[in-house]
Amino acid sequence: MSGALLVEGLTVQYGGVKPLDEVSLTFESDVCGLIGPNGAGKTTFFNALSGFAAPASGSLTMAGTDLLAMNPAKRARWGLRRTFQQEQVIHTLSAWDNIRLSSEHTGGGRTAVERAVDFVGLEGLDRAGSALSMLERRLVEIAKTVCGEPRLILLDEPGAGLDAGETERLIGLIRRIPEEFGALVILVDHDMDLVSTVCGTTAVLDFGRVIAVGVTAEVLASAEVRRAYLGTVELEETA
Ligand SMILES: Nc1ncnc2c1ncn2[C@@H]1O[C@H](COP(=O)(O)OP(=O)(O)OP(=O)(O)O)[C@@H](O)[C@H]1O
Repeated sequence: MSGALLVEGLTVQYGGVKPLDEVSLTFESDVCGLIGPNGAGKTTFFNALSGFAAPASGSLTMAGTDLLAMNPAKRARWGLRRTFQQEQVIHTLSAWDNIRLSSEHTGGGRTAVERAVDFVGLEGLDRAGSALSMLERRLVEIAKTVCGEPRLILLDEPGAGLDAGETERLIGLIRRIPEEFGALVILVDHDMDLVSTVCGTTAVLDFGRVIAVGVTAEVLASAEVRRAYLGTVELEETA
């Protein structure tokens, strides 16, 4: 395994707004969840990890490596992978070329692409991105994250828009990533069923602060977390 991710005093500030305010937490291994109401700072956390946002203060280290000392391209070569809320599949390229193009930035060559494709079980790789179903496009995105030697994979709402059967398939894949590739996975999602099925550990952000972190079932049951979610459908449904 890649080792634990240590986040200490991480602050991101845009003028008077602090999307992340002194965030400290540790994600040890496997698949970890990061949840919180809209605007809590989850995407900003991913942006800080991947280098799209420069923290005003704090540190991010994984297995002794200082992530903030590397630019985004170097973090990708080191093993950081990410999906976005907004899908990144290029419609005019084939499924294969979408994955291969991404692997050019992360290394591993043809063998890495073949292994990734095999892992997600995608067929008809010569089809254009535009001809793929939503699930197939999601599989392309997952394949991109496991190419090369991933150490830290950030998945931003991978289950959005999928039906129950498709979500099942996605769950099966995400759970196997740590064992098959040795990477730590952090999952942001508003689907609490997905989070509680896949994530052993979950952290909760609210207004840029960590309000809970620990075993997922305990975190979701905590009064403070339920208060933060008051009025949102997702957590009420798990009650
Ligand atoms: N570049 C920016 N400039 C100013 N404010 C920003 C910027 N990026 C994010 N914010 C603000 O920071 C806060 C956190 O945003 P962020 O997108 O990280 O939340 P989130 O938890 O990912 O929300 P969602 O669940 O809706 O995706 C919000 O109030 C947002 O408006």
